Amino acid sequence: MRVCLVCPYSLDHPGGVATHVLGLARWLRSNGAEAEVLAPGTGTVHTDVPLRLLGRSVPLPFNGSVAHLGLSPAQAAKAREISAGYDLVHVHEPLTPGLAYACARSADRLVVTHHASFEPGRALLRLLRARAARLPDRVTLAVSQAAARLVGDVTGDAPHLVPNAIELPERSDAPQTGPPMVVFVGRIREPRKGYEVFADVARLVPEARFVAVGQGGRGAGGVEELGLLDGAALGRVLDGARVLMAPNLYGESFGIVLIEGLAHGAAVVASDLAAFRDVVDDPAVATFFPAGDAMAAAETLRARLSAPHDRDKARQVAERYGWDIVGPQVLEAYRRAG
Ligand SMILES: Nc1nc2c(ncn2[C@@H]2O[C@H](COP(=O)(O)OP(=O)(O)O[C@H]3O[C@H](CO)[C@@H](O)[C@H](O)[C@@H]3O)[C@@H](O)[C@H]2O)c(=O)[nH]1
Repeated sequence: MRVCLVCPYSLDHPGGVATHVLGLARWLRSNGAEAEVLAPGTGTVHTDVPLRLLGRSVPLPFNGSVAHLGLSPAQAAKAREISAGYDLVHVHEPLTPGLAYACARSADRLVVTHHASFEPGRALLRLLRARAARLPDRVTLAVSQAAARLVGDVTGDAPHLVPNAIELPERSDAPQTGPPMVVFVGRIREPRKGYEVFADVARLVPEARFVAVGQGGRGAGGVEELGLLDGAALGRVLDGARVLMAPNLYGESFGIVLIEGLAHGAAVVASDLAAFRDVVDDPAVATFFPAGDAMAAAETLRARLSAPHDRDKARQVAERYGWDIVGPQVLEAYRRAG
């Protein structure tokens, strides 16, 4: 089966949807499908997955984040032409403007996955409903309850829940020495990622070492800002992490970074967002603090650092989100699509 996985966001910028799509492509290929990824991008991403890149993207601020989308009519036309050559088209975020919507509208055999979660105002809701009404028959997936709620508001449908997945890393048992390391992963400048809280906690908990990975360093005192790293380097940082901290403020539908931290054996200390609790609500490996409250975050972190930590347990929780568990659920959706 030839599958075209369409990602609306540029692969030049790391993000949760891109991580999921590239991982899915690799898993499908290792299970006999000819999967390729169609997305905006200029070739800066390092991957062995075959890519059909459609060039430059336009940054569009939305929901406290920035979506890098391919918006030109030429990109939409090219995307339609390329995606027509596959047996099945799987479009992620099919309602985003640009090439994803163009591919979804023209597909014969279509699966869509909704990732986003936000409260649309009346005007946006009307627009999304009109766009959804123009999509052809399809199998609809959502990565979480939070994402499914938005799909329900827009289309009235109850999508199948198929979570985000990650590629589970090799186990590392390198001893952790020195002060415990607390890691932030994400696009630092985006308000919803809550980096300010992380920087405040770094000042409040000087006994730990704070490391941030991601685009857009701020020069926050007390934090080692490593900038954008490739996947292997990010993995090495996470291997050394005692805690993955996710101080996000709102707008998250899942929280793939929580799973990535757990998969490397770290504990999670995160904002108390419904989407995060849905992903991991096991007090043995994750504790939550009220979003935006740096004092509470610092206290929660201290308690976590002084408690014993079972790295194997963290890995076990992450294994529920490995591709060997989630991939077959996607294949089942492909079967339902005819
Ligand atoms: N290699 C590398 N990866 C990075 C870097 N910075 C971020 N990433 C990767 O980019 C992804 C960031 O994902 P999220 O923090 O979850 O953010 P998002 O792009 O806003 O994702 C949205 O969709 C996700 C998937 O459904 C959701 O998990 C998330 O909550 C949100 O709604 C993760 O896989 C993370 O490892 C970096 O510097 N280097």
